[in-house]
Amino acid sequence: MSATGQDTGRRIGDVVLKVDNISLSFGGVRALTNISFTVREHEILSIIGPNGAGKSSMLNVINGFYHPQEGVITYKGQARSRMRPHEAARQGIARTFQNIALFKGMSALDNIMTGRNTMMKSNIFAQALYWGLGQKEEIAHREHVERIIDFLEIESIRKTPVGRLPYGLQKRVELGRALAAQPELLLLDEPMAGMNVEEKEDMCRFILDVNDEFGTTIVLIEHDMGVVMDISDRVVVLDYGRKLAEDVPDAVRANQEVIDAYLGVSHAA
Ligand SMILES: Nc1ncnc2c1ncn2[C@@H]1O[C@H](COP(=O)(O)OP(=O)(O)OP(=O)(O)O)[C@@H](O)[C@H]1O
Repeated sequence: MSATGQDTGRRIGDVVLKVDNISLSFGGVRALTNISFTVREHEILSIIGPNGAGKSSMLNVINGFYHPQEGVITYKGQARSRMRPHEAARQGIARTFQNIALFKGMSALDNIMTGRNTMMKSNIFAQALYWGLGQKEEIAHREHVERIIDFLEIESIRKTPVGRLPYGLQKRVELGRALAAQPELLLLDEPMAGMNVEEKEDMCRFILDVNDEFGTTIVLIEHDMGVVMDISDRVVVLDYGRKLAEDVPDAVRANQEVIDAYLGVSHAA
């Protein structure tokens, strides 16, 4: 059984996220200029581009960390130009970060448990008043977290403080924390950065399994072109805050503008 208790299979569906004419500036720095693209349900879409192209800024706009000066994000039919990260989380959007953002002194299990926070109905006062209710909820959350730990094959390190884990496993725990929120849209910011080949292969497998088994739509930023071309349904290319291309991997690989700006050498062969 999957961590969400269901097996949705892998069918690309309707447009679930529409990025429409987004422009974002920081003072005089234009991070994004008129960016538009769509993401379909169950799709794996990669955002690539040189350093400073605007990739992380794009994820931060999607999940409400940054508020663009122009443009609209439409998620599951709801249009918005401003949304706070906790609202995005409640709507089913979760993300991981370029630099691991875990509580280093806490165990892997407790870190993953923090991913359930937005789903906890009873607050601390309700828990004090209705002890039984809070306890029941806590048990259900723990069961879910245990299923994620199983799924990510990290049983042996569940009690280990995250700061003591090797980098690749910390990244896996961070994925676990994002999955704990049962996201429908998962944003991954360089999930394989700094990993060795074996760790990358493991992470690729987990990303594909999450997408396949839970039907989670995934938008990821990645610099490893082998990985991007292998696992993506489509690729968006950014350069200096502008969109250069949005296409299937083979077409992106053969796109001369993309080759000139980013890939450097043709991967079309
Ligand atoms: N909070 C911020 N304040 C000021 N400028 C910012 C901020 N965040 C991003 N920028 C600027 O916006 C531009 C795009 O940055 P962004 O981090 O989105 O690029 P990126 O493609 O993710 O780069 P990298 O691959 O190096 O992570 C850069 O010029 C960056 O310096």
